[in-house]
Amino acid sequence: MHIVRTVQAMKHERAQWTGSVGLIPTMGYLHEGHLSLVRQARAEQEHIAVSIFVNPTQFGPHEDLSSYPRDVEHDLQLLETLGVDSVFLPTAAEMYPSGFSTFVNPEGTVAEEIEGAARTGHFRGVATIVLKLFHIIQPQQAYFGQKDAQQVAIIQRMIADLNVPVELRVQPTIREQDGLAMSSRNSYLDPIARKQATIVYRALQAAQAVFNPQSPPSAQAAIQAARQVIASEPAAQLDYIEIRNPDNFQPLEILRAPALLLIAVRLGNTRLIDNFVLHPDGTWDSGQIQSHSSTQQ
Ligand SMILES: Nc1ncnc2c1ncn2[C@@H]1O[C@H](COP(=O)(O)OP(=O)(O)OP(=O)(O)O)[C@@H](O)[C@H]1O
Ligand SMILES: CC(C)(CO)[C@@H](O)C(=O)[O-]
Ligand code: BAL
Repeated sequence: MHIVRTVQAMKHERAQWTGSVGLIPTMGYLHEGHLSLVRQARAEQEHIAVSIFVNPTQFGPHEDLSSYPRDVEHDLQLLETLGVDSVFLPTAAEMYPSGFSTFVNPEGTVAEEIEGAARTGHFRGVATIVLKLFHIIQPQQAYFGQKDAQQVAIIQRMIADLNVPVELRVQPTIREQDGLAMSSRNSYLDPIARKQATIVYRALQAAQAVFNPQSPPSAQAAIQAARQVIASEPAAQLDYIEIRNPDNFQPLEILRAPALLLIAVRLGNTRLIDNFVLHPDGTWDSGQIQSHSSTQQ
């Protein structure tokens, strides 16, 4: 496995690859959610690159850029066992050299509402770094997690709008045994908050339980069911619970397919996001409970 730290060296490495190329962009502190993307990519591509870069431009001034968990040595050990060809590990100065001043600025409902409203400028940073990674590594396919559903919609939109020759392979949300979606930020939770965090999954389940394909309920009825669950945990503060069209993020009045149930909850200083998908064929994607022991650090 090659560890590549500069754009020039990564482009050189890429130029040697003649077969299919898959990219898995990450911010490191890897867990089974990330590793599921890597395994899928390994099964599908001749060459795979994982990027590890805590991208400063997607963090707001009062967010957790400086405290974001990092353990590159452990990440590299995990990636080595999965047969990754190259790990791209640039510095911030390498990606944003002096004078950098061009950004991809997603607009409209999908960029400006929900996570976009809660985290001003976040998707501008995400779209910019993802387009840079696509240009440097030139994958045919890139692997993203359903856990960050709005991020997926933003990148799909960017690919279509800017004619980017990359296909997204979106993979299910991997969950701990008790349903909590794996996330690097789960490491912020102390043991008490970690138990309380199951409220997020249980709230989504409560909203899902309201669904009836024969008689689709109002979105408000499902949202109300989720709100009641969140209200039962005094430590949890609901940021939002929303039901949206998965492609354009327009709000839905009726809970009918296709739909996305999106939630964000604060537990102390930790902000957790999660979602369930109701597919056009009426089936739900609520992710996968991790069956073997977690690599969560
Ligand atoms: N539980 C998960 N299941 C599947 N994919 C995931 C999961 N968690 C993260 N991913 C995906 O891994 C990629 C890298 O995400 P990132 O490094 O931000 O991890 P994260 O755990 O989501 O961190 P954060 O704490 O910032 O939410 C993204 O495409 C993200 O959607
Ligand atoms: C896609 C990404 C690696 C861009 O920094 C990040 O937003 C993430 O880890 O989901
Ligand atoms: N997984 C999304 C990256 C972020 O929260 O900044």
